[in-house]
Amino acid sequence: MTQLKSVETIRVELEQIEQAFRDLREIKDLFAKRGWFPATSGNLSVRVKVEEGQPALIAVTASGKDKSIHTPEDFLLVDLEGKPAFPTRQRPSAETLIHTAIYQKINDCRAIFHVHTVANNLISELYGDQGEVSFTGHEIIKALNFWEEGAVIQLPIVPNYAHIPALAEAVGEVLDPRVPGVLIRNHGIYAWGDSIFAAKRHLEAFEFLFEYQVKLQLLKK
Ligand SMILES: CSC[C@@H](O)[C@@H](O)C(=O)COP(=O)(O)O
Ligand SMILES: [Zn+2]
Repeated sequence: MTQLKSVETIRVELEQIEQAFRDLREIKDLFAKRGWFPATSGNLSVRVKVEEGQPALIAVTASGKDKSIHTPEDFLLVDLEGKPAFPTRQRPSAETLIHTAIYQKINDCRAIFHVHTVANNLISELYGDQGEVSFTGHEIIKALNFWEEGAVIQLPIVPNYAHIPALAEAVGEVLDPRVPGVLIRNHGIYAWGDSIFAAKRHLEAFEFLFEYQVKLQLLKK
């Protein structure tokens, strides 16, 4: 028999959902101002805090929206399978399955951010045949939790399969719990963390490394 939720449980859940939507809105605004959502690209998600024993809830951006403007229908809730958690006419991001693949495999994942930038696309193309790109000798890799002298971070790159379930599976297969990101070739990056703060820091560190690497290669020519 379905257990009815108490009014208090529902009130707490609603507060957490509102918080997740506020957090997403703030990040969306910030990244949009940086030009990180060109042509409606990109998507964001946050795992809503729910009471123990309650089903997982993911707050995710709606599909196909101009992420530089705000509307009352920018975010919705999905379950861990990527299906809307409540009846709605909103459509979750077309790439929701990539988010849920990451939440399912990375236990403490709390937020996932996906952006298309020229730098991340160039790096994914330059190193795509190798299936990964490595960075070492950069102070900023500490922001990715690599602290040891001479540490090397290897960021996986997967082909940009048009079939999203296949793409989500490919992303799921290369996930490394120590590396909070995956590049999709000529598409963009998914970066995540165990908090919104960490996911943002990771994404910014990756984008810094991509820009550095692209510019270095140009300067060497
Ligand atoms: C408009 S190009 C980008 C899309 O194809 C997709 O890759 C993307 O990042 C945004 O899709 P969305 O469904 O809005 O989340
Ligand atoms: Zn995309």
